[in-house]
Formats: sequence, structure tokens, C-alpha cells
Amino acid sequence: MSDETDQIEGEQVARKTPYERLGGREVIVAITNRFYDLMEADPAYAALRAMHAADLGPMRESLAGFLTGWSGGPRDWFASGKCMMSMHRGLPIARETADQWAAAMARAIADVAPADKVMADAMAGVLEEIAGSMVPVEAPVAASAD
Ligand code: HEM
Repeated sequence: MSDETDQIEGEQVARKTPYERLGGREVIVAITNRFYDLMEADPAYAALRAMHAADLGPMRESLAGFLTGWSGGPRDWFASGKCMMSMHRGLPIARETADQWAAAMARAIADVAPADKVMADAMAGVLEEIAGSMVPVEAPVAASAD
């Protein structure tokens, strides 16, 4: 069996990317829009909303582009030279704010409800991990010499 195929019920089938399994561009855009709608409307995400610019339009475009390439779809966002982790490195992201990001994203994915629930849950889980990894780690306090 090659790396690009799976064995399902004795059949050799082409392995799909997460992007394809989720439903492609349409579903990615729907998840992104739902995510920013929730961020704008629900006070539970107020701290997260406050960190973003007044106009979320450019973010809707950008996050959808990132998630498209990241999940195995067209890589235009990455081809433009952007790096999502470097863009966040300087931000003072508190644990609570990272939790708000992950909660809003999990809710957006659940609301859009991609038919492939295994992949949808995997996406929510991995994005939660990434959001958590953006909380800056406090510099360790140097041990006192005395
Ligand atoms: C951990 C909590 C997070 C916080 C507080 C946060 C905050 C922000 C902020 C403040 C911006 C700039 C917004 C603006 O200029 O209006 C931004 C942009 C962005 N964020 Fe996050 N973010 C978080 C997590 C994530 C995660 C986990 C991802 C993707 C997996 C992500 C993807 C993006 C993208 C693609 C942009 C747009 C970058 C651009 O084109 O300029 N963010 N984020």
C-alpha cells in the first residue's frame, strides 16, 4: 500500500486531505465566519475581541486562507510568505484569552458541523493545542546565588 492510499473494506482508495474530508473551501469559510461572528456577538469572548482591530473583515479572509493551506488545500496564504506563529509571538496572550479562542473555534466547528465528525473533532483538538502554545511562557526566575 502506498503512502497516498488507504485500505477500506478491501478496496484501495485515494487518501483524502483533512481539507477534502472537512468539505473544502466552503466549509472552511463557513467555520471562519462563524468563529468571528461568535467573537463579535458573545461577551464570553470579549477579551479576545478587544485584541483585534475594529474591522474583522481582513481577519476573516486571512484565517480562512490559513486554515485552507494548513489543512491541505490551496496554499496561497503560505505562498504570500506569512507565518502564523511568528505573527502571534509578540502578542501578550493570556491563558484565558487562548481558552476563549479555542472555545469559540470549537463552537464554530460544532455549529457548522462538517459531515466527517472524526476530522472535525480532530481539527478542534489540534487548534486548541496550537492556541494553548501561544501563551507566552514566563521567563524562569534566576536562582539566587545565596
Ligand atoms: C491563542 C489565542 C489567540 C489570540 C489572542 C489571537 C489574536 C490575534 C490578533 C490580535 C490578531 C491580529 C488581529 C488584527 O490585526 O486585528 C490575530 C491574527 C490572526 N490570527 Fe490569531 N490569535 C490567537 C490564536 C490563533 C490561532 C490558534 C490561529 C490559527 C491556528 C490564529 C490565526 C490567526 C491568523 C491567520 C491571523 C491573521 C494574520 C494576518 O493576516 O495578519 N490565531 N490573532
